[in-house]
Amino acid sequence: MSLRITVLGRGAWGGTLLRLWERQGHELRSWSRRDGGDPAALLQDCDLVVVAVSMVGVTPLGLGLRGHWPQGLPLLSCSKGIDLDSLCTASQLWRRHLPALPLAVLSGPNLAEELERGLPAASVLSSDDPALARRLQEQLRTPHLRLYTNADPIGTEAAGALKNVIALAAGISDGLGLGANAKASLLCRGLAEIAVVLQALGGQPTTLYGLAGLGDLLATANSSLSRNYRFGSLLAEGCDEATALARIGATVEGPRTARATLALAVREGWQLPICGQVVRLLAGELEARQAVQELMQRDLRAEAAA
Ligand SMILES: NC(=O)C1=CN([C@@H]2O[C@H](COP(=O)(O)OP(=O)(O)OC[C@H]3O[C@@H](n4cnc5c(N)ncnc54)[C@H](O)[C@@H]3O)[C@@H](O)[C@H]2O)C=CC1
Ligand SMILES: O=C(CO)COP(=O)(O)O
Repeated sequence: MSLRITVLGRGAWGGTLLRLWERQGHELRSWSRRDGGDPAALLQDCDLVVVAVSMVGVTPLGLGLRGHWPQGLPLLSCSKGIDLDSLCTASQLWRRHLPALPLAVLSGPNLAEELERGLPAASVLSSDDPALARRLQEQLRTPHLRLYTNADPIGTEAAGALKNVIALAAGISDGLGLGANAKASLLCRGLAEIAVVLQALGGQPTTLYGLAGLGDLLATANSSLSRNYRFGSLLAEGCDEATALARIGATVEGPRTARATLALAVREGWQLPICGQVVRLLAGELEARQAVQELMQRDLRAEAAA
């Protein structure tokens, strides 16, 4: 069945999804901040709204759409990160602005450029409403994008947000030439930090090892197509945050998510050593090699602890 889909945010990811679904015969409309105009005008006569703005865009968009949302219209959130002002995930922000919204999340190892080239990928559609997740799974799958479902949106978002911080650290590790042992150790210990956040926010352990968790971590931490990974390599070369962001020239969610996660960790008493060192490095408090050295010299502990 052909859907009338409105995509809000036509950057790399929104643009790729738009073209994928247009090729499937769906009817697409889109809005981007650059266009100006009122996104609320695109909510009428449509079956689904897909939001693919960066995390900083979620609150302004939510404020603009409040009061205009047609009852029962579902929203599919594709933004990955933790908002630095509110310390919320995208779906938590959407719930604040539009409490009765039928809501789902799309997350997984989905480097836009690979999908754009027609390469195969899988992703997870997550919603508290299993019927909505199953319906969107059926309607939005394409020959190149295989969709799974889960009922753990907060765990799915926590995993999708935190993998960017660990991918950034992986870019640093590779940029410093630390080798395969260091990279594998970093990814395992990074996964343990993702687990701390995911479980504390109420996510399910199985999500950690699914597409949005381990799956996206492997894709993002091993590909120079990832902006977060490239950003980490630039830090390893000695660039400061502003220079590295300017060189990439697109959304890099890791730095703000690292700061937001650390703020949550301080408030809640979580141990997140890798995330903590990423934030100190971003603040210019230490150099990349020193950050690694300090991680290596932490007090010894059991593997099950973060
Ligand atoms: N590029 C990729 O491979 C993937 C990206 N994502 C996620 O999708 C989100 C968007 O990423 P990209 O499209 O890659 O970034 P991008 O840099 O290509 O585009 C960002 C989009 O957000 C919009 N935006 C930024 N600030 C805004 C504001 N204040 N108000 C309204 N709109 C605003 C921009 O206008 C643009 O449409 C991010 O959260 C990213 O983590 C998720 C899966 C894959
Ligand atoms: O989330 C992504 C792939 O799944 C995109 O990663 P980057 O934002 O690091 O490019």
